[in-house]
Amino acid sequence: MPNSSKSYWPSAPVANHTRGEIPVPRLINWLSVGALPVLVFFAFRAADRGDSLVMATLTIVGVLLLLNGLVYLILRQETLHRRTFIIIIAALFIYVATAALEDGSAIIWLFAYPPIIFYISTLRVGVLTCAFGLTALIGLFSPLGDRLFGTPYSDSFRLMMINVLAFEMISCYILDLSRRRSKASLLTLAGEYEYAAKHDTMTGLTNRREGLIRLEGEYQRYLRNGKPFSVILLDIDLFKGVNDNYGHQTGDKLIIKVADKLKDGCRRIDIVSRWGGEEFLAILPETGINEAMRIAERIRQTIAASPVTFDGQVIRATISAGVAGIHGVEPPSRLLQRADEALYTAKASGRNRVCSGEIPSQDTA
Ligand SMILES: Nc1nc2c(ncn2[C@@H]2O[C@H](COP(=O)(O)OP(=O)(O)OP(=O)(O)O)[C@@H](O)[C@H]2O)c(=O)[nH]1
Repeated sequence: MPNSSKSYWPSAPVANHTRGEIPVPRLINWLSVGALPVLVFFAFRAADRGDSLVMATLTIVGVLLLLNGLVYLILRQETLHRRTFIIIIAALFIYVATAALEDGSAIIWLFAYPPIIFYISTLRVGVLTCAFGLTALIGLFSPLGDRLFGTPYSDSFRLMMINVLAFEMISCYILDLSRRRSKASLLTLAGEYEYAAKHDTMTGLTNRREGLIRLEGEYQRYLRNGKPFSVILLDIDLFKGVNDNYGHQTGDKLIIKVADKLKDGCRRIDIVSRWGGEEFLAILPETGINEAMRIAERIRQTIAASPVTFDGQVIRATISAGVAGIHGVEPPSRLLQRADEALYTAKASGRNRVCSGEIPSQDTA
């Protein structure tokens, strides 16, 4: 099946995190473990005062945080882990504020919420939950809140709390936005460098280095699953003449055209690399020699049958190809050598032809 995609410059792959960044699940677990002694301490104090409701609530929160961490360690469900943590701490903070724990002083723990939520969640969730939290706090400090919860907060404390918390939320938002943007540009840059290191700038095909790595990968897969693969080594005929007669730029354009046709003639799973100047290597996974010969012949015919026109000059390019299929435990270098010998035979016997580096009856595909 020919590859329908014409663009060989896909956007660079982007990873999810940068090195050194604390992964969210780990941070959640650290925070949970860190919260445990605090919860235990205040639960003991509540028990001392004979406040069994506060003691029980703080104990339950501690147990839930512990369970959430354990469930994550077993299931590895990051979203569940994160959402459950957010729900637990949101519920805890609501309780701390409305029950006015520790004579109301425990409400300052609310300042821990914005940096945590912005780090472990998306920016949107951070903004929404902070906006909701601030609104809820204003509601708690309103006359209606007073009637419902009867908290002991003084007016000046309420004013200070709302202003400072809003200031902290906005600061966290700005800092997190900046962190996310610089992280995104770093990841994009890293992706672009990675892409450039693996691809040929002119044709967009994988370069020789990456082709060799992919060949080794295919070889390892073959050793595991026993499904043979083949390679086609392909070279534009008399290319020096194109450079000499039409100029280097036209030669470059011809290389790009041939690369396009080669890519189009291969399947999506095939790996097509620019092997050298006007030489290409196609790795055909799960393909025996006979099928590889058919593919190479089809590509040869397509290129021979479609002359290319550059600046009004018609160039009839042809290619020669050597094909080889993997055998036994021979190393990939030997496979390449056989394909190279077959290419040499194709050149020596007149060019514009495909030669096999082995006996067609050995096809196993
Ligand atoms: N335009 C252009 N030419 C290149 C590039 N890389 C290599 N070449 C030229 O490609 C030519 C290859 O010529 P040869 O190896 O002699 O082979 P050929 O003329 O194709 O002859 P056969 O392979 O025997 O059919 C050389 O003149 C190189 O300078 C490139 O990226 N662009």
